Amino acid sequence: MGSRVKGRTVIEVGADGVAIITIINPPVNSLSFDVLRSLKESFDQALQRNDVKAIVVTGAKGKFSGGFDITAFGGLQEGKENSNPGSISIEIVTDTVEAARKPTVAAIDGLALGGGLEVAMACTARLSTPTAQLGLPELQLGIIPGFGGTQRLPRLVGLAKALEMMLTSKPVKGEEACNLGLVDAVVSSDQLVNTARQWALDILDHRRPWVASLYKNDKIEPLGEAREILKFARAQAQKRAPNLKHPLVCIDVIEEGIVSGPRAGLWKEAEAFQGLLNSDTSKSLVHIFFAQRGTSKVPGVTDRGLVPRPVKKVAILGGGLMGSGIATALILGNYPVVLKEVNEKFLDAGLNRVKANLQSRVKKGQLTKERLEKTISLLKGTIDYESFKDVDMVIEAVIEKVSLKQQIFADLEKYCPPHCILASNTSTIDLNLIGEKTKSQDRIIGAHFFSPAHIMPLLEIVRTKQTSPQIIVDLLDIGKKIKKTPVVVGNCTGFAVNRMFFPYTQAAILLVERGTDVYQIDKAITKFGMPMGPFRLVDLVGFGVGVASAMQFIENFPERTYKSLLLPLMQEDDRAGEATRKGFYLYDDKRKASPDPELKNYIEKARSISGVTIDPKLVKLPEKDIIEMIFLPVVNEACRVLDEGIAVKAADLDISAVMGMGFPPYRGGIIFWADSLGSKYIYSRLEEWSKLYGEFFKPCAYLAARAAKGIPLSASVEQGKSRL
Ligand SMILES: C[C@H](O)CC(=O)SCCNC(=O)CCNC(=O)[C@H](O)C(C)(C)COP(=O)(O)OP(=O)(O)OC[C@H]1O[C@@H](n2cnc3c(N)ncnc32)[C@H](O)[C@@H]1OP(=O)(O)O
Repeated sequence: MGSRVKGRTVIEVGADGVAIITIINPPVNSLSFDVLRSLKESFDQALQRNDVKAIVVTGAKGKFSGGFDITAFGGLQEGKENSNPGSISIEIVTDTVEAARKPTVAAIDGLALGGGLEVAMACTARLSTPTAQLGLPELQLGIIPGFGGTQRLPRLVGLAKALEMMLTSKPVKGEEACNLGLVDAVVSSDQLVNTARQWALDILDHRRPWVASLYKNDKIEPLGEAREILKFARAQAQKRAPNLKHPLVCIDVIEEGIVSGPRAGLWKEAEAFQGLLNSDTSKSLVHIFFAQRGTSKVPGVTDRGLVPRPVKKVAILGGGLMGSGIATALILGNYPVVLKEVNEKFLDAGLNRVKANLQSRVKKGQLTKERLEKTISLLKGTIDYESFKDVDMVIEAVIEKVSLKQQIFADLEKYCPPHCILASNTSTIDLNLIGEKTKSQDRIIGAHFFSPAHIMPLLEIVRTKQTSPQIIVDLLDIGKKIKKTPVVVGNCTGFAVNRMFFPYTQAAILLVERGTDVYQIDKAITKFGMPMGPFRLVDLVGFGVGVASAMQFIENFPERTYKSLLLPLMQEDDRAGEATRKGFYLYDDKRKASPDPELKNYIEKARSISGVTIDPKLVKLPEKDIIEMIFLPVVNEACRVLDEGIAVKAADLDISAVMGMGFPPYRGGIIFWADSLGSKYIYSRLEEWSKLYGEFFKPCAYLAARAAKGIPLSASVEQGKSRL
């Protein structure tokens, strides 16, 4: 085999006449074109050989298959790969695996996802281990199942469950798969292949049924009922993601199979799959898939062969909203935690917050009562430093006050062992300042969680010039274990996420002062795909936080901060957002937001203080322009963050925007989206607005240079001024 071959299958025939075909393509045995070709060859061989009576398909090293090789998507999109996944679905999965004249049993351990599960569903029977994960997560990548999954899954588990599995992309575990009829039995890992061998022979001897999933019809609902289910699913999909077409395409393809028969469904699936593969949505989501995995690859840190040190106990300072959320995340990740507060009253409140977080999980069915007890037993409370002598990591989560943090870090240096990671959850303060009164700069690091910390997926890891790579590797590992996506960034005011967030709100306020309607802005931004508009967000976060972070930016980046008194003016009247039930919106008892006609008084006042006038063009600003006037300043700031070396690569900012700001993943993240517009276009727009509305819009040098050369913003740069 040449060195460029990506994966293979091997076939081994036992004395019992069962051929074991094993998929080998580490790390997840993905189905590359080479694997698929080899699978066909192995099947052809097994079918031709007289000494083979039955076939078992399995995956090497405890993983059946993670599905079609996502790294091949790029080649397919660019037309570099000639093979057509649609024809593979028919030729290999349907006409070879499912049409085999010898019984075939899939022995599933670890995972059978996407194309992996689709191959398994084409087998005569399936066995899985209890912990195996089985699912069709293709929609997460902007495509639909393309190896027959849209046709076989409904026939195995029924339409309603199949739709749920495909539309949510959520896998099921072995036991549930068995209850649903997706697998025929659950077997322990060590018995799996042997049981599958016997199962295959039993089918051969008619002791067990021979089932072709594609033609199974006992689970699928009658046409009338099926149509109702499909109608409901369409409405749900449209409501959940109005900008996305592929969930609706998936439903159409499933319907085709039900109405016109599974073979027609397969052809429609193949055609739709091919079309979606080339969609912008799929390109964006595939980019996000790899970008997310790329965040834990940090040049100069994770390529040094450093091994994360075991962390057996973590201390958290501060049991407020952030501290209790962080404690929840850590105990859910099985880390013993000691939570410190200044007195018993605050401590009790903090511990109760953690309990409430866990109880809400139980209510939502995400945690069992037994697990709750076990999890809560990992948490201890304290009001002194006594129990800090054996902690491996401390996370400080007290209020944003420099002198207090400095004192805490000086204390931590005294009470914690010398190897202990000293982390701060600050969202804006310079870490060098925080650690100024210690000699432990090499183990000081930022662990910036986003509220609510036990739910939000992003962990911004902030390193200073002195932070040792070992400490970063340790925190990356902890981040992964508590199921966060860590992004490593450099030290500066606001780090990466808040640096990008800031111009977002600022641009919105600038527009409002010049005549654009608050609610039009929120509507346009929500339609673009953000979970809420900038004004609804300020209300949610609270004006106190908004004004405090604005102060940080005015202090540090005065030349490009748009100064408006709109928020302080509203605050004076006790309108400070949702918590006061009045902000840019009015809130009823159920937290439902409605527009407030009074708002215009505050806007008029702020406008006159700023000395600006209404611009008729901005009063009637089309949605496209609202979106660009709000997001292009964000792109501009993201470029500065890249230029300063605060972020190592553009893809890290894409992930930060998606997971920290709620930027729609199907647009690929902030820089990916910007590159779809082009650096020249962005530069020209910002330049135009900076002439009309001031320095706030002025394109930065990085953007200007890229526009001049006509190169994308994401292309790697010589990070001359890198701070990392
Ligand atoms: C025609 C078909 O219908 C179309 C399809 O099958 S599309 C593919 C459907 N399959 C999927 O969407 C599964 C995607 N993968 C995953 O969800 C997760 O990677 C997983 C659950 C398999 C494993 O998760 P985890 O153990 O946390 O490891 P994770 O870091 O994500 O992945 C390990 C490596 O495998 C790679 N990988 C995972 N799935 C892959 C796939 N299907 N193709 C190619 N590479 C894959 C990852 O990129 C990563 O590579 P890296 O080490 O170089 O960064």
